[in-house]
Amino acid sequence: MIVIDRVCKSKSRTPILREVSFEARPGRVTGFLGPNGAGKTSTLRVLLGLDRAASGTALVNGRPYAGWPRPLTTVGAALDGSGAHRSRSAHAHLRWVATSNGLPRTRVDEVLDLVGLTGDAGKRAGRFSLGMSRRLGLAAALLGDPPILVLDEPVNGLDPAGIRWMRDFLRASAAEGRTVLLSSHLMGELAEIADDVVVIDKGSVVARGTLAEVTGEHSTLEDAFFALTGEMERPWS
Ligand SMILES: Nc1ncnc2c1ncn2[C@@H]1O[C@H](COP(=O)(O)OP(=O)(O)OP(=O)(O)O)[C@@H](O)[C@H]1O
Repeated sequence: MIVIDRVCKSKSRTPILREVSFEARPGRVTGFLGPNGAGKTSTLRVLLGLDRAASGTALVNGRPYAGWPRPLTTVGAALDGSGAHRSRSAHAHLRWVATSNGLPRTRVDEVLDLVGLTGDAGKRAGRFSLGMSRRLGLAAALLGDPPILVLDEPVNGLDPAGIRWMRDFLRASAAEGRTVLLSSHLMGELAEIADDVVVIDKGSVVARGTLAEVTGEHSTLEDAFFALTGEMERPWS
Protein backbone atom coordinates (compact mmCIF):
# COMPACT_ATOMS: atom_id res chain seq x y z
CA MET A 1 0.00 0.00 0.00
CA ILE A 2 1.27 3.46 -0.91
CA VAL A 3 -0.03 6.48 0.99
CA ILE A 4 0.95 9.95 -0.16
CA ASP A 5 -0.27 12.61 2.22
CA ARG A 6 -0.17 16.34 1.52
CA VAL A 7 3.26 16.31 -0.14
CA CYS A 8 4.56 19.75 -1.05
CA LYS A 9 7.74 20.52 -2.95
CA SER A 10 9.28 23.54 -4.68
CA LYS A 11 12.09 23.88 -7.21
CA SER A 12 13.87 27.21 -7.51
CA ARG A 13 11.19 28.66 -5.22
CA THR A 14 8.41 27.63 -7.62
CA PRO A 15 5.90 25.20 -6.09
CA ILE A 16 5.84 22.00 -8.18
CA LEU A 17 3.83 19.78 -5.79
CA ARG A 18 0.97 21.28 -3.83
CA GLU A 19 -0.45 19.06 -1.08
CA VAL A 20 -0.42 15.96 -3.27
CA SER A 21 -2.44 13.17 -1.59
CA PHE A 22 -3.54 9.79 -2.88
CA GLU A 23 -3.34 6.07 -2.16
CA ALA A 24 -2.41 3.06 -4.27
CA ARG A 25 -3.83 -0.20 -2.97
CA PRO A 26 -2.83 -3.88 -3.21
CA GLY A 27 -4.41 -5.90 -5.99
CA ARG A 28 -5.06 -2.81 -8.07
CA VAL A 29 -3.34 -0.89 -10.85
CA THR A 30 -3.32 2.80 -10.00
CA GLY A 31 -2.70 5.12 -12.92
CA PHE A 32 -1.06 8.46 -12.15
CA LEU A 33 -2.10 10.68 -15.01
CA GLY A 34 -1.11 14.21 -15.93
CA PRO A 35 0.21 16.35 -18.75
CA ASN A 36 3.93 17.00 -19.25
CA GLY A 37 5.36 18.86 -16.28
CA ALA A 38 2.37 18.18 -14.01
CA GLY A 39 4.52 16.65 -11.26
CA LYS A 40 4.27 12.89 -11.79
CA THR A 41 7.99 12.14 -11.77
CA SER A 42 8.59 14.59 -8.92
CA THR A 43 5.98 12.79 -6.81
CA LEU A 44 7.49 9.37 -7.57
CA ARG A 45 10.98 10.65 -6.74
CA VAL A 46 9.74 11.82 -3.33
CA LEU A 47 8.04 8.45 -2.82
CA LEU A 48 11.28 6.61 -3.61
CA GLY A 49 13.41 8.83 -1.38
CA LEU A 50 15.31 10.32 -4.33
CA ASP A 51 14.05 13.82 -3.45
CA ARG A 52 12.81 15.30 -0.20
CA ALA A 53 9.40 16.83 0.25
CA ALA A 54 9.19 20.26 1.88
CA SER A 55 6.26 18.88 3.87
CA GLY A 56 3.90 15.92 3.87
CA THR A 57 4.66 12.20 3.89
CA ALA A 58 5.00 9.44 1.30
CA LEU A 59 4.84 5.97 2.85
CA VAL A 60 5.13 2.43 1.51
CA ASN A 61 3.52 -0.13 3.78
CA GLY A 62 3.58 2.41 6.59
CA ARG A 63 7.21 3.54 6.32
CA PRO A 64 9.23 5.88 4.12
CA TYR A 65 10.97 3.93 1.32
CA ALA A 66 14.40 4.67 2.82
CA GLY A 67 13.25 3.25 6.16
CA TRP A 68 13.04 -0.28 4.75
CA PRO A 69 16.21 -2.28 5.46
CA ARG A 70 16.05 -4.01 2.05
CA PRO A 71 13.87 -1.67 -0.02
CA LEU A 72 14.07 -3.78 -3.22
CA THR A 73 12.12 -6.50 -1.46
CA THR A 74 9.36 -3.99 -0.68
CA VAL A 75 9.24 -1.72 -3.73
CA GLY A 76 10.42 -2.40 -7.27
CA ALA A 77 10.81 0.82 -9.21
CA ALA A 78 11.67 1.73 -12.78
CA LEU A 79 11.96 5.44 -13.46
CA ASP A 80 13.79 6.18 -16.69
CA GLY A 81 15.79 3.82 -18.89
CA SER A 82 17.02 0.43 -17.78
CA GLY A 83 19.65 1.83 -15.44
CA ALA A 84 22.22 -0.49 -17.05
CA HIS A 85 25.63 0.66 -18.29
CA ARG A 86 25.73 0.40 -22.10
CA SER A 87 28.66 -1.98 -22.12
CA ARG A 88 27.16 -4.39 -19.58
CA SER A 89 25.10 -7.38 -20.58
CA ALA A 90 21.58 -7.68 -19.20
CA HIS A 91 22.68 -10.65 -17.12
CA ALA A 92 25.75 -8.87 -15.73
CA HIS A 93 23.68 -5.78 -14.88
CA LEU A 94 21.07 -7.80 -13.00
CA ARG A 95 23.77 -9.82 -11.21
CA TRP A 96 25.30 -6.55 -10.04
CA VAL A 97 21.96 -5.16 -8.81
CA ALA A 98 21.17 -8.44 -7.06
CA THR A 99 24.56 -8.70 -5.35
CA SER A 100 24.64 -5.06 -4.26
CA ASN A 101 21.22 -5.50 -2.67
CA GLY A 102 21.93 -8.79 -0.95
CA LEU A 103 19.55 -10.71 -3.22
CA PRO A 104 20.26 -14.26 -4.44
CA ARG A 105 21.88 -14.45 -7.88
CA THR A 106 19.54 -17.31 -8.76
CA ARG A 107 16.83 -14.66 -9.01
CA VAL A 108 18.54 -13.16 -12.11
CA ASP A 109 17.53 -16.00 -14.44
CA GLU A 110 14.03 -15.98 -12.97
CA VAL A 111 13.40 -12.29 -13.67
CA LEU A 112 14.96 -12.52 -17.15
CA ASP A 113 12.45 -15.26 -17.85
CA LEU A 114 9.57 -13.26 -16.34
CA VAL A 115 10.18 -10.33 -18.69
CA GLY A 116 10.99 -12.49 -21.72
CA LEU A 117 14.67 -11.53 -22.01
CA THR A 118 16.28 -14.94 -21.47
CA GLY A 119 17.42 -15.14 -25.09
CA ASP A 120 18.99 -11.66 -24.88
CA ALA A 121 20.65 -12.09 -21.48
CA GLY A 122 24.17 -11.93 -22.93
CA LYS A 123 23.54 -8.91 -25.12
CA ARG A 124 24.95 -5.53 -24.15
CA ALA A 125 22.37 -3.12 -22.75
CA GLY A 126 23.58 -0.44 -25.18
CA ARG A 127 22.31 -2.56 -28.07
CA PHE A 128 18.85 -3.01 -26.61
CA SER A 129 15.77 -1.54 -28.26
CA LEU A 130 13.57 0.77 -26.20
CA GLY A 131 11.14 -2.07 -25.49
CA MET A 132 13.96 -4.37 -24.37
CA SER A 133 15.37 -1.61 -22.13
CA ARG A 134 11.97 -1.20 -20.51
CA ARG A 135 11.84 -4.95 -19.87
CA LEU A 136 15.34 -4.86 -18.39
CA GLY A 137 14.35 -2.00 -16.07
CA LEU A 138 11.31 -4.01 -15.04
CA ALA A 139 13.47 -7.12 -14.49
CA ALA A 140 15.66 -5.15 -12.06
CA ALA A 141 12.54 -3.89 -10.28
CA LEU A 142 11.34 -7.49 -9.87
CA LEU A 143 14.60 -8.88 -8.46
CA GLY A 144 13.42 -8.59 -4.85
CA ASP A 145 9.98 -10.04 -5.67
CA PRO A 146 8.44 -6.87 -4.20
CA PRO A 147 4.75 -6.55 -3.34
CA ILE A 148 4.78 -2.99 -4.74
CA LEU A 149 5.75 -1.81 -8.23
CA VAL A 150 6.30 1.86 -9.11
CA LEU A 151 6.84 2.60 -12.79
CA ASP A 152 7.27 5.96 -14.49
CA GLU A 153 5.80 6.01 -18.01
CA PRO A 154 6.29 2.25 -18.59
CA VAL A 155 4.57 2.16 -21.99
CA ASN A 156 5.90 5.43 -23.38
CA GLY A 157 7.53 4.80 -26.76
CA LEU A 158 6.69 1.08 -26.91
CA ASP A 159 5.27 -0.49 -30.05
CA PRO A 160 1.77 -2.05 -29.92
CA ALA A 161 3.12 -5.52 -29.07
CA GLY A 162 5.30 -4.06 -26.31
CA ILE A 163 2.38 -2.08 -24.91
CA ARG A 164 0.19 -5.16 -24.86
CA TRP A 165 2.90 -7.20 -23.17
CA MET A 166 3.44 -4.54 -20.49
CA ARG A 167 -0.29 -4.14 -19.94
CA ASP A 168 -0.81 -7.88 -19.50
CA PHE A 169 2.20 -8.14 -17.21
CA LEU A 170 1.08 -5.31 -14.93
CA ARG A 171 -2.51 -6.54 -14.80
CA ALA A 172 -1.26 -10.02 -13.87
CA SER A 173 0.97 -8.49 -11.17
CA ALA A 174 -2.05 -6.73 -9.64
CA ALA A 175 -4.09 -9.93 -9.91
CA GLU A 176 -1.39 -11.62 -7.80
CA GLY A 177 -2.09 -9.02 -5.12
CA ARG A 178 0.67 -6.52 -5.86
CA THR A 179 0.23 -2.77 -5.60
CA VAL A 180 1.01 -1.33 -9.04
CA LEU A 181 1.47 2.43 -9.42
CA LEU A 182 2.30 3.71 -12.87
CA SER A 183 2.49 7.19 -14.28
CA SER A 184 1.47 8.07 -17.80
CA HIS A 185 0.32 10.90 -19.98
CA LEU A 186 -1.22 8.38 -22.42
CA MET A 187 -4.88 8.43 -21.45
CA GLY A 188 -6.10 5.71 -23.80
CA GLU A 189 -3.48 3.32 -22.48
CA LEU A 190 -4.18 4.19 -18.88
CA ALA A 191 -7.90 3.62 -19.37
CA GLU A 192 -7.07 0.12 -20.65
CA ILE A 193 -4.99 -0.84 -17.67
CA ALA A 194 -5.90 1.12 -14.53
CA ASP A 195 -8.44 0.21 -11.87
CA ASP A 196 -7.92 3.50 -10.06
CA VAL A 197 -6.85 6.84 -11.48
CA VAL A 198 -5.21 9.90 -9.94
CA VAL A 199 -5.10 13.00 -12.12
CA ILE A 200 -2.46 15.63 -11.36
CA ASP A 201 -2.25 19.02 -13.03
CA LYS A 202 0.19 21.84 -12.26
CA GLY A 203 1.29 20.08 -9.08
CA SER A 204 -2.20 19.53 -7.64
CA VAL A 205 -4.34 16.40 -7.61
CA VAL A 206 -7.54 17.37 -9.43
CA ALA A 207 -9.29 13.97 -9.35
CA ARG A 208 -8.86 10.52 -7.86
CA GLY A 209 -11.03 7.44 -7.64
CA THR A 210 -11.89 4.38 -9.63
CA LEU A 211 -11.61 4.64 -13.40
CA ALA A 212 -15.41 4.87 -13.59
CA GLU A 213 -15.56 7.57 -10.90
CA VAL A 214 -12.90 9.73 -12.56
CA THR A 215 -14.40 9.25 -16.03
CA GLY A 216 -17.77 10.25 -14.53
CA GLU A 217 -20.26 11.66 -16.98
CA HIS A 218 -17.69 11.82 -19.77
CA SER A 219 -17.61 9.19 -22.47
CA THR A 220 -13.87 8.54 -22.09
CA LEU A 221 -11.10 9.14 -19.57
CA GLU A 222 -9.55 11.44 -22.17
CA ASP A 223 -12.66 13.65 -22.22
CA ALA A 224 -12.69 13.70 -18.42
CA PHE A 225 -9.00 14.61 -18.40
CA PHE A 226 -9.46 17.62 -20.67
CA ALA A 227 -12.47 18.76 -18.66
CA LEU A 228 -10.51 18.40 -15.39
CA THR A 229 -7.30 20.05 -16.54
CA GLY A 230 -8.67 22.59 -18.99
CA GLU A 231 -5.99 21.39 -21.44
CA MET A 232 -6.89 21.82 -25.06
CA GLU A 233 -6.32 18.87 -27.33
CA ARG A 234 -3.57 19.96 -29.67
CA PRO A 235 -3.76 18.51 -33.15
CA TRP A 236 0.05 18.38 -33.41
CA SER A 237 0.68 16.59 -30.12
N1 LIG B 1 15.50 20.10 -11.27
C1 LIG B 1 14.47 20.91 -11.52
N2 LIG B 1 14.62 22.26 -11.45
C2 LIG B 1 13.58 23.09 -11.68
N3 LIG B 1 12.34 22.66 -12.01
C3 LIG B 1 12.16 21.34 -12.10
C4 LIG B 1 13.19 20.40 -11.86
N4 LIG B 1 12.68 19.14 -12.02
C5 LIG B 1 11.38 19.31 -12.34
N5 LIG B 1 11.07 20.63 -12.39
C6 LIG B 1 9.76 21.19 -12.71
O1 LIG B 1 8.82 20.52 -11.92
C7 LIG B 1 7.59 20.37 -12.62
C8 LIG B 1 7.15 18.93 -12.56
O2 LIG B 1 8.04 18.13 -13.33
P1 LIG B 1 7.87 16.54 -13.44
O3 LIG B 1 9.06 16.03 -14.20
O4 LIG B 1 7.61 16.00 -12.08
O5 LIG B 1 6.54 16.41 -14.30
P2 LIG B 1 5.93 15.14 -15.03
O6 LIG B 1 4.48 15.18 -14.73
O7 LIG B 1 6.68 13.92 -14.66
O8 LIG B 1 6.15 15.50 -16.55
P3 LIG B 1 6.54 14.61 -17.84
O9 LIG B 1 5.28 13.89 -18.26
O10 LIG B 1 6.96 15.65 -18.83
O11 LIG B 1 7.66 13.70 -17.44
C9 LIG B 1 7.83 20.89 -14.04
O12 LIG B 1 7.32 22.20 -14.12
C10 LIG B 1 9.34 20.90 -14.14
O13 LIG B 1 9.75 21.92 -15.00
